[in-house]
Amino acid sequence: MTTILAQEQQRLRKVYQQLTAEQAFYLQQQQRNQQQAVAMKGQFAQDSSLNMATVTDKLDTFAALEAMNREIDQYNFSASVLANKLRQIKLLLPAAYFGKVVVHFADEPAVSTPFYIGVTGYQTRAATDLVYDWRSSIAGLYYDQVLGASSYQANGQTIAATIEARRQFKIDHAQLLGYFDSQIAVEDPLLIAVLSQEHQQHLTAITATIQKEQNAIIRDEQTQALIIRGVAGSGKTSVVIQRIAYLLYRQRQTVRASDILLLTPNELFTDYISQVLPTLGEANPWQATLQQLLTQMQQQLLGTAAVMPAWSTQASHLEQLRLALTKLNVTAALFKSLPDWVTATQLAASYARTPVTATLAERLKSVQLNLRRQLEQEIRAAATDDRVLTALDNLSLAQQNTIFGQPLQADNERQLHRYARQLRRYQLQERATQIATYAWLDWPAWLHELLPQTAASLTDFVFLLVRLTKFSYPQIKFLLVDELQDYQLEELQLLTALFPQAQLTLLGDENQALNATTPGFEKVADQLAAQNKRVKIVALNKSYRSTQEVTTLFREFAVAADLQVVPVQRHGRPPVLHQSADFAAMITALSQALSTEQAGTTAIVTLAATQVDPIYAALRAQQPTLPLVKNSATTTGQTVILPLRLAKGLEFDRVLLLDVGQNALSAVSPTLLKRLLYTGISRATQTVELFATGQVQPLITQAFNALKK
Ligand SMILES: Nc1ncnc2c1ncn2[C@@H]1O[C@H](COP(=O)(O)OP(=O)(O)OP(=O)(O)O)[C@@H](O)[C@H]1O
Repeated sequence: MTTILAQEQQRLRKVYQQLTAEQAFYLQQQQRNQQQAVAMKGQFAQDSSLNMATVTDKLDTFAALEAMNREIDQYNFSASVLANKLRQIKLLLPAAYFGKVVVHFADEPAVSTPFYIGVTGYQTRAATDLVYDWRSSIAGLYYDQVLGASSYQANGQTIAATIEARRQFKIDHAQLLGYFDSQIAVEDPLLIAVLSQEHQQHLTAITATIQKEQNAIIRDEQTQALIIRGVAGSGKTSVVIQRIAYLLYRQRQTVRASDILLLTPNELFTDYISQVLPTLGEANPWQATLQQLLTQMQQQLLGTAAVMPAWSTQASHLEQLRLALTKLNVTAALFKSLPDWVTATQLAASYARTPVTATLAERLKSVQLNLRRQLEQEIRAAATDDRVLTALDNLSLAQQNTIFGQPLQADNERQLHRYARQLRRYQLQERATQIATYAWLDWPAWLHELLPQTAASLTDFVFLLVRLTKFSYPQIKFLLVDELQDYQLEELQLLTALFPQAQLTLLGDENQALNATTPGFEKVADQLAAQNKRVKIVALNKSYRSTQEVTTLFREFAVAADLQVVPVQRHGRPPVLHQSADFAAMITALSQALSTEQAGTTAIVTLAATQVDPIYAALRAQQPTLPLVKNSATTTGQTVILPLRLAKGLEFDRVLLLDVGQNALSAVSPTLLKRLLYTGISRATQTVELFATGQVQPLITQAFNALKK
């Protein structure tokens, strides 16, 4: 055993022992705290015969209650402190730290201080910092991956420091499995070791091996709109999740997980990434796809009962809408009568009485307020309305309980009036909902008027809703969008209107745009700059996911010429191209390929969504016992079949991609074809096989030929 290894092993064992000792101590404390809380509750129950006989008794009783409340607060506080300590220990026991930087500071050049970095920080009862959190200021030095003069930011100040050494560790509980010293910036042996491992079914945290350029993104708290252009497998998704953990830690006084929204491409993806933050000791943020977000917003504003037309999936028309809104003549046709109450003509008249100088949203708000006022008047009038009073008389006991929460007890007229108003409010609650959910506006008529002869999309409609109601989510402080290349400029415009206070992190890869009309990130940046946001575009070129062979193949299909794709050194098996005469022969080839065993996860990815069912059925017919699942997340021992749209953002050890025949792709433009192939092939970590019926697309043959050179 080398001396360093022995020394580091000894230190690790000591840290491990300290952690287990602290765990035992805090568990005991927790138990005692719980026992005391139970005892106090008992005491509280005994004292519940509170003495309120005289003024002095009352004061004594209130003082006792106050003291008890303080004690409860104290117990709750201790419980949460203890739970937090135990949570930190639990996170650290499997690997107390993964890195170390040895630093000397300018004011004490002769003193070298080692800082051990872990997935969370830990301070012992004796106030020793056993491990520093990877998100702490000092840990920034570790991720900078440079030796020599450096600096870091703490409490708004820049602190100069010289890094003498940087060490990475592989740890299993008390056992040090190995260490690496990085002498030069580019080499990261731990990263290479991590990348060679078999991949998990779910995305895993990259805390121990975050690279310098990834670290800069994770730690950027200044930029209002950060756009990351990263090639396939460059860690965009990993970075976005580490960034959330970072923000939750750095801004923990003001930002909670629910203040952050992560927009994901689909629900499989949401599930795929859902484990990472909990393993980092943080809660998942609000996660949704764009469609989920827009639908939820529509339901929040209009209720679930609103009947809407089928939305078009074609492009949106926000510019057209914006223009049409400036010229709109608001007539009775845009209002909807509320039966037995108010007609569309009355609503239009109410609108016409609002100040013409006000905005459309303000004028509609005014109509809404008027309706509320009318409702309140009707409720107030109920107190003296004979019909209501008679109805009150006729209520059964069950009805009384439902409406008032208890049987009716009216000893005097005032109480009777109150009950009458309560009854009327109950009777009119449907009307109150109608007012609040804009049931008095005829939404299809609005769309028809503003977008004549045009099929509106959900984005169009939500845009209209936002314009007319001024609805937004001001509480969201960070909006992070993965797979940016699949958003239209108009959708991003809508998002910035919906989340006016949010700092933006937008990540994507133009090479993977699956929509024919993708704006390009420069245009996105221009649009954001036009909204007075400070924008920064950062490129990530290194691709960590796939073997060099796979990376070299998908790189052939890159369309963003200025974005280099740099494979991170690792070799694997060369990609395979299967050409079959017809569909049946292709299925046989696929079936044969599946019968060769390979470790890890396997996915059959179809370029077209419509191919999933026929291929699934044909494969089932050939291999009835094959553990094959459709459109689902992978589980080991099973092969999953899913369309490329669902496979976006995911990764599998082995990818079988089809159908890449000329016939199957005849309707696809050359650019889109390249993007489909780039995206599909880059889902593979280890091996990729392409299958074609009939002639193979020439582009593909050329790419395979280029590989041989
Ligand atoms: N610094 C790193 N250390 C270890 N693994 C990494 C690192 N960066 C990325 N990876 C791994 O590379 C793979 C790809 O990462 P990720 O899915 O985040 O990339 P991506 O840019 O979002 O990919 P895509 O756009 O192709 O979906 C993952 O397995 C991830 O764990």
